Amino acid sequence: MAALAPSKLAISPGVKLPASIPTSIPSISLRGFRSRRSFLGSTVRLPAISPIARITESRHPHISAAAASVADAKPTVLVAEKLGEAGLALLREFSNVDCSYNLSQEELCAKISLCDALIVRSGTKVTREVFEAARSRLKVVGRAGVGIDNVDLQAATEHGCLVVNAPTANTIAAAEHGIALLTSMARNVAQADASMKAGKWQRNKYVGVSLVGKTLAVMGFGKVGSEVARRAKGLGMHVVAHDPYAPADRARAIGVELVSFDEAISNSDFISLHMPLTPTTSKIFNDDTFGKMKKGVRIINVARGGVIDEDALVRALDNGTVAQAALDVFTKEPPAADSKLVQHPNVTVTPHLGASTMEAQEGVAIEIAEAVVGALKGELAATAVNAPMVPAEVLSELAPYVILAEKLGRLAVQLVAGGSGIKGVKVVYTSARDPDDLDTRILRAMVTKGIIEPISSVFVNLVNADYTAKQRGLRISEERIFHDGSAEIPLDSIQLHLSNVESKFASAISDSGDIRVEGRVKDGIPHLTLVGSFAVDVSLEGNLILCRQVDQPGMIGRVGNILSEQNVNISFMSVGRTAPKKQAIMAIGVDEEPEKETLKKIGDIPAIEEFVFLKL
Ligand SMILES: NC(=O)c1ccc[n+]([C@@H]2O[C@H](COP(=O)([O-])OP(=O)(O)OC[C@H]3O[C@@H](n4cnc5c(N)ncnc54)[C@H](O)[C@@H]3O)[C@@H](O)[C@H]2O)c1
Ligand SMILES: O=C(O)[C@H](O)COP(=O)(O)O
Repeated sequence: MAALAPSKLAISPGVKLPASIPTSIPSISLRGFRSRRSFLGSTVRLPAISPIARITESRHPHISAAAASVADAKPTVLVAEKLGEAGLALLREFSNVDCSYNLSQEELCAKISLCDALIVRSGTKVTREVFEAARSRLKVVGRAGVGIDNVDLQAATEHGCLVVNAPTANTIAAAEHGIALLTSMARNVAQADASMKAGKWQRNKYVGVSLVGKTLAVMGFGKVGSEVARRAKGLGMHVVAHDPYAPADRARAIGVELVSFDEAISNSDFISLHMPLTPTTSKIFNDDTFGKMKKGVRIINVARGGVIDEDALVRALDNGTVAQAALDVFTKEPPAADSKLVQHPNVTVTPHLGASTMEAQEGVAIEIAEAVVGALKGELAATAVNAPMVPAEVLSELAPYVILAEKLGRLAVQLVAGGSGIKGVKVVYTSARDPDDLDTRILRAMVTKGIIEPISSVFVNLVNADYTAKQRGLRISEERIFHDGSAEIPLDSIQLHLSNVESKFASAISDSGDIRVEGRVKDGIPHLTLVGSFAVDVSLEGNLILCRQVDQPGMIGRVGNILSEQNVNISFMSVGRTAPKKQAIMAIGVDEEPEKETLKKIGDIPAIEEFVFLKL
């Protein structure tokens, strides 16, 4: 299975979704949405459902059958990797628990059709084959930890299987392991231990380096990164952090300066990695970026192996750019026994132990057991990874606006650059409806989902959206502007402003200094209608290339030719300009992702002053 984080799904039953996104996860009803007010004018009144959410039986008869069967026969939970006792005890109260560790893929497939739930850590691959072998009986997969790289989410969703994880209980353990690797690497603890056990006494060989007064760059200032920063400051280190999306005030509270990527890597003695593996962070540490580092830098990775180009790291270790590395995670786990990286004398390795403390595993076990039992009872956990985002009942007329809100969030966050962190997010709704008929909770949740999911290992659903935003320090404010139009149409436009940020695409910055994007729904399809101060009109589907150039003839043809050489299909194209022959923005929708070389060719067109590629 690819090491990249799987694409996250915004499953909105009833919404016309791209063919690749299945809608077969059962719809849910949410208690929070029983409101006296109509939802954006919709006359739907939702039934009161308790607890928080209940899986709709009619869409998934096997789920209702399972719920009914709870009364007469206990469900079976297969625990495929070691789980803390407290979690097992919780599971046993409600189900038959089969603890079978180290199953081969064949053995797992053979057992799975007898199980209602499966609990794993990162060592078990829950592939499409597993879901197929389950023959619709498997209702929930619980990942006892954060990363769900080992679960085929798409297949889970297609088979109507809910996936839940336990995203918080191992944070401290991972941070402590980062610090353990930092200190033991600096003092050659592992190497010296191996040497003594081999009968040697090499005091001169294992002289280390001190930490006090040294600069540590924390790359990714989320849950784990901020805890590492806090601890490193206690060791007397000067700590800086790079995270373009981190709230600036959280960094200030810990006394950590947020800096740009280049500044972080070029001035630091130690670099500790705490970002998720996403298409943007994949191999972000490569020959080029190692080349910018201070000679003799030391690197710690307890995040994901894939953020480092491992061959490039071996080269950097061999040529002395990197003095030492301490690694808990690898692109392929377990790595090959003869891996040059693992065998390198200046590398300290541990077998993905970040979450492996007694305390964290007890916490994770309880968190996942509660989520799995809840799911088997028909509840929706806040940690559900592929839960339906929007109840079908409230979608009706809102469907395209829900998609628009998420796409605008995804688009805006991909425009963020630099190191200052996001200070605030403002969503501006322009509508002819009375505010009482404009309940924007789902739209705000979708904006949150769009902003957070591409940059983190967190999955946002309707239950956890506001909480997740708050936890990450993302302040989302809303503003409504009355539009003198037909109240039949729920919204005229949605505008998104991200404040206090730099942008990869300077033209996306509005006069007020915010990243600004606006969208509208046209003929039921979400469109991007404004980028910064430039009016454009491009359907928000597939991928998008934004270019700024001096308005002149022939530009569309030149870019079109470059894309067609690589067989990249253009779905839409629109040019917005300030005035003829002045600055213009070209927005090009493309079905396929162009190769880096193709994008470079576009950037090399002399008239193009800046451009950015965005995945919607
Ligand atoms: N080794 C282990 O056992 C272990 C245990 C727990 C977590 N982890 C891993 O640690 C990592 C961090 O986990 P977390 O719980 O802190 O996640 P998190 O989502 O709380 O934090 C990740 C942070 O990275 C930031 N980020 C995203 N893209 C970035 C980029 N391009 N540059 C800089 N920062 C970027 C996000 O804004 C976010 O603040 C994840 O990869 C997770 O899978 C590993
Ligand atoms: O994603 C996680 O939670 C960590 O990487 C820990 O994985 P593990 O549960 O397999 O130790």
